[in-house]
Amino acid sequence: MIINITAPNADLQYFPAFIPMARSRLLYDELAQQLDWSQDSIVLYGKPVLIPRLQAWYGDDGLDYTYSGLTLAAKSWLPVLIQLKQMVEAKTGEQFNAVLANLYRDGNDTVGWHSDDEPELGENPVIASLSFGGERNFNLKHKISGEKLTVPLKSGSLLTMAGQTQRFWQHCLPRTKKAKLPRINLTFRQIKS
Ligand SMILES: O=C(O)CCC(=O)C(=O)O
Ligand SMILES: [Fe+2]
Repeated sequence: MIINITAPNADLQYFPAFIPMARSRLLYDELAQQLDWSQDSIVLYGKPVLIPRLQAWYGDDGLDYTYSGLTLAAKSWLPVLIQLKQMVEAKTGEQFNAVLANLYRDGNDTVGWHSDDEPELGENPVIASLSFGGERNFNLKHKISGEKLTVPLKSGSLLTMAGQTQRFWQHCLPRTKKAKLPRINLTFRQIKS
């Protein structure tokens, strides 16, 4: 099933059962064990502050990722990530050369409001987001009108954000008391050189 989420200045497609449930469970465990997770710090007002989640950045050789003064060098692709990248590429018809992995240990781990609009992603980036483990709400907010959307991201789901979505919308994963289970999210990206 594919759900077209209709919203102004956005191009969002949601595949709630992109990966079957049993396979998603196995993939959660593989990703949790095999990825080189770390809790990075960003610099806020001159002081290092731990980000409220674990991260790992994988991609083609030499691809860096920079945000809030933090630069991560891409680690080399793992077989499980290549397999998922190929599935996502087959579904979307897009090519990706990097993936940002986030591990939210519980409902206290979050990502704040942002757009994936770093210059190295180019003009209208296609971002493909895979989720595993505990379900979490994904919120979107229009930068001009303030319109809000919530998509509960299921384990095994694929959400694509394309077109002008990053230019006109921000997104976040809010803190919640409901989420007890950890969640892993992979966002596949194409970094332009
Ligand atoms: O965990 C998510 O669903 C979103 C992660 C995200 O927005 C990002 O890594 O840029
Ligand atoms: Fe994002």
